[in-house]
Amino acid sequence: MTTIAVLGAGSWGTTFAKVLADAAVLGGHETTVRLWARRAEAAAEINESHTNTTYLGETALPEIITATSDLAEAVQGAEVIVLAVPAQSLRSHLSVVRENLHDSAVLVSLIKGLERGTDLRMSEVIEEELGVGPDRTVVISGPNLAMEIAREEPTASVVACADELVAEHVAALCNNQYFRPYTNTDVTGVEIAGIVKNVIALAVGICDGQKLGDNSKASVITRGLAETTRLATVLGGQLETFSGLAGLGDLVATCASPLSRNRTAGRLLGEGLTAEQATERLSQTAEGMKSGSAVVELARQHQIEMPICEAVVAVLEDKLPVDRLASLLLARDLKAEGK
Ligand SMILES: NC(=O)C1=CN([C@@H]2O[C@H](COP(=O)(O)OP(=O)(O)OC[C@H]3O[C@@H](n4cnc5c(N)ncnc54)[C@H](O)[C@@H]3O)[C@@H](O)[C@H]2O)C=CC1
Ligand SMILES: O=C(CO)COP(=O)(O)O
Repeated sequence: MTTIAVLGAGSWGTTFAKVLADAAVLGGHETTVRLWARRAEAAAEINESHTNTTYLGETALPEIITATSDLAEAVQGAEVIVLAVPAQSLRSHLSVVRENLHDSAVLVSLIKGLERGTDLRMSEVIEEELGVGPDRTVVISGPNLAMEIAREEPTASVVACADELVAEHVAALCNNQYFRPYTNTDVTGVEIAGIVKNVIALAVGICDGQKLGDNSKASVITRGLAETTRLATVLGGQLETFSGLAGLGDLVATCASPLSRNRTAGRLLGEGLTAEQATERLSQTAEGMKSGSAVVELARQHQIEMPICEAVVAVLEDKLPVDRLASLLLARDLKAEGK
């Protein structure tokens, strides 16, 4: 019997709990999936009606998912702990996890954000707070819009861990008829890809809000991938990761989809809303809005040029009028494409 705890019953946490439960049924594994919801009413709805209507409408959740609003209870005895809370709140949740952590538990981050103040990736926050090694820290990232996966539309993803056997174990736990995981050992590259694509999706959304067309958006996506790759490789990430599912795959899905909260937030900014107004309008997590400034700070520390991310952050901080973003990017000095 494997006990898996999923912390965060928002759109991705709930959907991923369903992915795990469906994988258990398909694979004939004896698995318990516990889902931690911040609100007691959400936990009650999941237990009684097997739905989480706030995030997933009428999607029917498998009955082997049980929910609780008691974080310590959710974590107790769990061999696998999946983290699906907003990036800026992860550290505060980990103090409760630490007190109830199973000796050999594996920690799996679904989170695509960078911690403000420390500029740490989520795997680094987990290792620092829980004192676990990279062989127990896993990151899952890819073109994974929760709503599509909740409808069981096929997708693929990347399960990354420094220890390939641990990645294979977690991949087996989430492999089902609509979710196909590939393993990877490039945790840094996979994580940076997921973090920065949210900032690039904000830029693409701004193009939408400014009524710019597909050439502009394709240029932002492509140059966005170039700046993401520059940052990741300096931090130790592998180049190949960026032509894979966590790199190009996620960038395309997020930047193309009206389901993306980051792209939607960008569109609202492009239409003239402030960052605060756009966040209020969304009601769900758009990680790029908070992580953007940490990404830019990290890039500066490593002397990496990230002009698109810089411009997005300047808009978020009200330092650049949104209608000047495109002209600012176009006025930069000419350079060779590969540089
Ligand atoms: N929704 C999606 O399609 C995907 C999301 N992700 C990532 O998963 C992570 C979680 O995202 P979602 O589930 O989509 O977010 P969401 O906004 O739908 O849900 C967040 C959940 O965290 C809970 N929470 C706990 N502490 C919180 C706090 N201090 N402030 C706000 N909420 C708090 C909320 O109650 C809620 O249940 C993010 O890092 C996101 O980038 C990754 C892939 C796909
Ligand atoms: O990460 C995602 C898809 O892979 C979800 O993107 P949003 O957070 O912008 O909705």
